[in-house]
Amino acid sequence: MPAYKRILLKLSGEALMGDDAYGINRATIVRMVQEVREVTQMGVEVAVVIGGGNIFRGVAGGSVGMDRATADYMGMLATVMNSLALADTMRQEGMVARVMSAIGIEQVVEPYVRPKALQYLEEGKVVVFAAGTGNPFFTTDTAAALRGAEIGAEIVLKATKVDGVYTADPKKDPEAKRYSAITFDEAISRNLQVMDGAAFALCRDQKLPIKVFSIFKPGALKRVVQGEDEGTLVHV
Ligand SMILES: Nc1ncnc2c1ncn2[C@@H]1O[C@H](COP(=O)(O)OP(=O)(O)OP(=O)(O)O)[C@@H](O)[C@H]1O
Ligand SMILES: O=c1ccn([C@@H]2O[C@H](COP(=O)(O)O)[C@@H](O)[C@H]2O)c(=O)[nH]1
Repeated sequence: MPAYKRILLKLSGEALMGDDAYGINRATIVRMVQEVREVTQMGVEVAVVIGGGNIFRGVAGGSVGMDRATADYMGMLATVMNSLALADTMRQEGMVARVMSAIGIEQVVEPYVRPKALQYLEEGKVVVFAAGTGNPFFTTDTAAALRGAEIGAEIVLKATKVDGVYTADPKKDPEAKRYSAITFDEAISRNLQVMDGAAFALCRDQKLPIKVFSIFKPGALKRVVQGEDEGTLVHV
């Protein structure tokens, strides 16, 4: 029995590359999609935001010295590529998905129109929100918070490379301890970098909880959706 009717799932872009140096690893994207399919089969309405780190960090060297806003638009376009790959893999796995972009690119994907997104979700289609917020100086974490609030999701699920929120970055500090739950105020005041401050602040103000969990742990998404103890809950 799912604990939520509608979720906003933020998928790590960087995790998409699997063991490759950059890009999209086929086995990894298929496995991610199959996990999403499991929760849609439980009757949960799923909207997805995917990051762009697997592509954008690969070309970031070329963006050195570039105008920041231009580099950020490149990053947003990377998320469009990931969104297209994700939706197409969903199609191959027997799901129905629609990509909606925050920046105008109509020949490729339809634009983000909130009522249309709500309609797709009610029809049981997966909606993939591409191009982040459509604005430079933001991240896809903020896009996940924004779209999550707009569509009335009950929770934002951040599926990432670590299995929760730690006292410090666990990739840099082996002594870091994982929280099972933490308030938004504490996460912001401790400047915990697992998600950016703008995303935390938006979710706090909208009373939209976030669950951070590992994208690599098989079955973790399903357990989170069933309300089981998995990852870290960030709450008001
Ligand atoms: N206090 C912390 N607790 C947990 N992870 C942290 C913390 N501080 C920093 N991190 C780092 O944050 C990373 C997750 O955020 P990041 O935005 O880099 O990834 P992502 O959102 O999964 O990727 P992408 O931007 O490609 O979508 C983790 O891999 C971890 O190394
Ligand atoms: O609203 C947004 C979202 C993203 N960007 C740019 O894209 C890259 C990739 O997104 P990640 O969240 O880091 O995966 C990001 O670094 C920004 O450069 C953006 O400008 N606005």
